[in-house]
Amino acid sequence: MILARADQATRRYGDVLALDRVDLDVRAGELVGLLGPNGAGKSTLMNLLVGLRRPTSGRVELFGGDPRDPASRRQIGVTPQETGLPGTLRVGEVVDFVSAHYPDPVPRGELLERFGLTAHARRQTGGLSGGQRRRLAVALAFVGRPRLVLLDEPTTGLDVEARHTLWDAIRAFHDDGGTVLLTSHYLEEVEALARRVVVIGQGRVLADDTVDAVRAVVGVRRVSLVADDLPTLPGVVRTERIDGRSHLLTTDADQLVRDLVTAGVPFADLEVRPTSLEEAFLAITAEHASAPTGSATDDTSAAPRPPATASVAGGRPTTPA
Ligand SMILES: Nc1ncnc2c1ncn2[C@@H]1O[C@H](COP(=O)(O)OP(=O)(O)OP(=O)(O)O)[C@@H](O)[C@H]1O
Repeated sequence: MILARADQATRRYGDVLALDRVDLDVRAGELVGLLGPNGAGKSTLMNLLVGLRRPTSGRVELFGGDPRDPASRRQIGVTPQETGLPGTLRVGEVVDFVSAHYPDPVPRGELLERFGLTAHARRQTGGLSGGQRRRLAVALAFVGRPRLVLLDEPTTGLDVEARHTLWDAIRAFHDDGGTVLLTSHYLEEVEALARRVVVIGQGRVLADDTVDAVRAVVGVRRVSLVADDLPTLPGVVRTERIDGRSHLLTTDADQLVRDLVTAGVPFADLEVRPTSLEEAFLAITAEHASAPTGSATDDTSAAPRPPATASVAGGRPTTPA
């Protein structure tokens, strides 16, 4: 059963194309990670699915109906990227206030326990640390025993221990049959929780696959070296020359170095380092990289699928530079 669906959903903010014909189905019982760099369109997609914004074109559905229908919304729990809590209310009071909106809320003690907040029940939210406030904001999404929870960067600002507490709570909800859609900048976070990851870049779905398959794409490395002349090398997804150094982006740095040696290329000052998610996305969206982020893709053009989508299925991008 599909709980949330985007069907060719496009959203513009003035000239900015935030989402570009996105298709997404979230089925009952799934835990889906939405991964992408800043400005990719993750929050916009979430906002469409929960009915806070409407698509410019295309459709979105929640439980098979309009996301703005209160009956549908009552069955979801949401933690937006930024939340405000009334600073003078105690943690327990905030939980009680939100609980009062639901027919069968999770008991206060149980909820606070699950999210590691028991010791803070009597503290005013204004006096909590940023991480404690964030945990409370996420906990509130679960109060009403939702069927579907949507969490926008739930662990931002949390230390390692708090992040693990939160991950455990999300896993427990999922183990009990709950459905989760969460956004993150970090593959490690998605990996810790989800089997399925949907990669968004420049408003498009670049990949919708298992974490392992996606890791092969975003696990791009930068091999940089000084060399006069480089032959065409297999597995290189992008090449740059800056200040006399060549930078090669590849998903298999070991193989690339072997190929350089086998080809007898005279090189010096070799460096291999991981790329940031942003760099990896630039590499896999090379076809679109000439367009300014989130703005210049022609809504009506019959643009080809980004290379990553096709190559993920094969486990490795094969797009030449
Ligand atoms: N209310 C708005 N008005 C104008 N532009 C907006 C608005 N909301 C989002 N955008 C733009 O739409 C694009 C997608 O933004 P969105 O917040 O959905 O990305 P995101 O993937 O959630 O980013 P982040 O990881 O930084 O939160 C960006 O270019 C952003 O500047």
